[in-house]
Amino acid sequence: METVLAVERLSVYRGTHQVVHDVSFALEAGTDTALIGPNGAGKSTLVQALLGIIPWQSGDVSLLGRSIRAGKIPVSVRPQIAYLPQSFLFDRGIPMTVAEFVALGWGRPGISLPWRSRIARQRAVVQALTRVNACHLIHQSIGRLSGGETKRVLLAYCLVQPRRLLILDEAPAGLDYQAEAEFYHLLNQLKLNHGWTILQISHDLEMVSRFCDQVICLNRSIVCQGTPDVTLSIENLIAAYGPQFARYRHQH
Ligand SMILES: Nc1ncnc2c1ncn2[C@@H]1O[C@H](COP(=O)(O)OP(=O)(O)OP(=O)(O)O)[C@@H](O)[C@H]1O
Repeated sequence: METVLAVERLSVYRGTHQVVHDVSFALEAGTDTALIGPNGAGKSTLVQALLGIIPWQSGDVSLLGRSIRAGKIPVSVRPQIAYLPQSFLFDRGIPMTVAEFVALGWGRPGISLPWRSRIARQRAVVQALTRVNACHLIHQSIGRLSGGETKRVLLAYCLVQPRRLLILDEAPAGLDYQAEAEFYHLLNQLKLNHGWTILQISHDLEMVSRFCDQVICLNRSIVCQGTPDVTLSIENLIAAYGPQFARYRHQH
């Protein structure tokens, strides 16, 4: 099986504070891995380092077979990765429609005739919006979307062209119940039918146990990693979240 992402002994600082310590793991092609752990555990910091958004201080990362330097994702690798951030802040006065925004995620390598590109791009935008049930928003200004609608449009931006790796930071937050269920089914389809590799930060342990193949439990360092049935044992969760987890679990 092909390794899409390999991380070796990675450490990341926020200012002078070491937030991620000595983390190693690998993602195989066509698998869905959850990154779980308590608030402030370093999950967002870890994925942002892997995406080149913030630098790391030590360790080795290889992405799609290419060795990556801290803060630098090669141009050839970048379009093959999509990232759905936890929050997306932008100027709501920006005059851009949903169709124009989603089209920003579309790019074909090589040279093609401009009108052919335009038709292919329009088709890809409509398909991506249809997949996330947001086609009715196609002509709407992005500044007028609700939180849940913004999430769907961002997901369409990620889906508008084939990717190898999809990284999601608490993606379903803000989606209604139905949209969340559809969202997980869509991820499953991308994995099973199109071979996408998924790394998702999640606090929804039930969804993780239903849909993910692997779980990495982080609390600055890796507390445990493996299949959901092993990783999500009560002993491991108490080790990651603290003894209050057992009380919480008991009450719900
Ligand atoms: N931009 C920043 N500057 C300085 N420190 C930061 C910054 N972002 C996060 N931190 C700190 O880094 C640590 C890890 O934060 P991070 O957001 O990576 O955790 P997380 O596991 O994703 O948390 P959550 O589940 O709450 O989203 C926290 O102590 C946080 O205060």
